[in-house]
Amino acid sequence: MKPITYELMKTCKQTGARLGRVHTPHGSFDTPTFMPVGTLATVKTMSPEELEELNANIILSNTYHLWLRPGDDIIGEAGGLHQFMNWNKAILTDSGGFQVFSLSDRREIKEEGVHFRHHLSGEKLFLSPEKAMQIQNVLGSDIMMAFDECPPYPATYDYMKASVERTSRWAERCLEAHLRQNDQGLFGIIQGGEYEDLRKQSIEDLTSLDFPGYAVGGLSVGEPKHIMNEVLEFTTPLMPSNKPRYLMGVGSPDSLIDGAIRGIDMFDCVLPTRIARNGTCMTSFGRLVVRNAKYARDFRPIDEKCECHVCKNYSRAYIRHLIKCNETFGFRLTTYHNLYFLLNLMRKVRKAISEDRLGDFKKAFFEQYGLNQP
Ligand SMILES: CNc1nc2c(CC[C@H]3O[C@@H](OC)[C@H](O)[C@@H]3OC)c3nc(N)[nH]c(=O)c3cc2[nH]1
Ligand SMILES: [Zn+2]
Repeated sequence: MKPITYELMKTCKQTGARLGRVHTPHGSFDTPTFMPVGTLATVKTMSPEELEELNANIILSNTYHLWLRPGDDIIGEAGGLHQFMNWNKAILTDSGGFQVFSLSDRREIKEEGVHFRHHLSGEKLFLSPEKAMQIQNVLGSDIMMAFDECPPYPATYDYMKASVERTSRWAERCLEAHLRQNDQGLFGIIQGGEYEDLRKQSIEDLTSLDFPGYAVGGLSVGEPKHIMNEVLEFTTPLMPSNKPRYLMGVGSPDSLIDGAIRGIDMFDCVLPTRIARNGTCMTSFGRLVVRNAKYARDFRPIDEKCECHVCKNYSRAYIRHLIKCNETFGFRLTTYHNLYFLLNLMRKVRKAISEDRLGDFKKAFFEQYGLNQP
């Protein structure tokens, strides 16, 4: 099966952004791109057909969650994750490194891996680089993530140094385990927090292993946005320019634009689908909490500048009514619109890069969205 390759098409003359294309065994996608998150083998409330309609070309799922429920063995018997969830385009799976540190408590990090308790049943579990690769291999995702530690924010320099060195040793074990199983794309995850020398060390360790792509990990973990931008400022230029760069867990419209400007190609975040389920929508003019009483008789679309199916056919008053009555269709409408909004934003970002005007696009978008110009 052909591995992951990256085509760098163009670099924006106004910023550090780049236009590219990633090729996977389940199709290609243009970058910069936003990847909808389908942690439990579904992008919540969306069907694969609707995701196709939205032009999503790659979605995410999660090793930790699928290993626990329904079990990678069941997905394996189904013929893998593409078959199981009836999605025939690209799938990226995270390794579980983040979930072990964010969901479970009473965890113990050892050189061989992490001992922890199931976040629901309390059952004692163990995840290691080899186990994370074995699960992802059974899932059959097109892009797999190395098993890493995503350290908490903030973390001391000494803690971060030891963590980066262990994550680098784990990455090597992932690669060895991976190469024994198949030739799918395995991305290394760069750690190091806000320490420039540790980010550099992580990049050197991981690029020496020659992964087909690299993620910037350890961000969007509670640090102020200016810290994330400063870290990207000195990290992305040190990353290979001929490989995809994936910023994990990001994010909001402004963070996507700021990340693209700093040379990031791939983004994922549960934000659009998560806030949709409590009735909050992203619009060209900022966030709109459609469940608010002031929309009870507002028959305009969520976003009058949006071309999506929801904004062409349904009003704020109707969607507010459904959300207030906890009607599933209401969550489907807000989710569909929010995913369209972010996927369409990345289309506009790619067009701005092709016309060397991403800096101007950012200025206009931030003003209209109501963001102060940093
Ligand atoms: C939200 N901020 C954030 N998420 C992060 C994730 C999880 C994304 C994964 O977790 C689920 O979303 C919470 C999704 O499943 C997603 O990908 C599949 C990370 N994963 C790893 N392995 N290493 C990191 O350094 C890391 C940093 C993050 N920062
Ligand atoms: Zn819309």
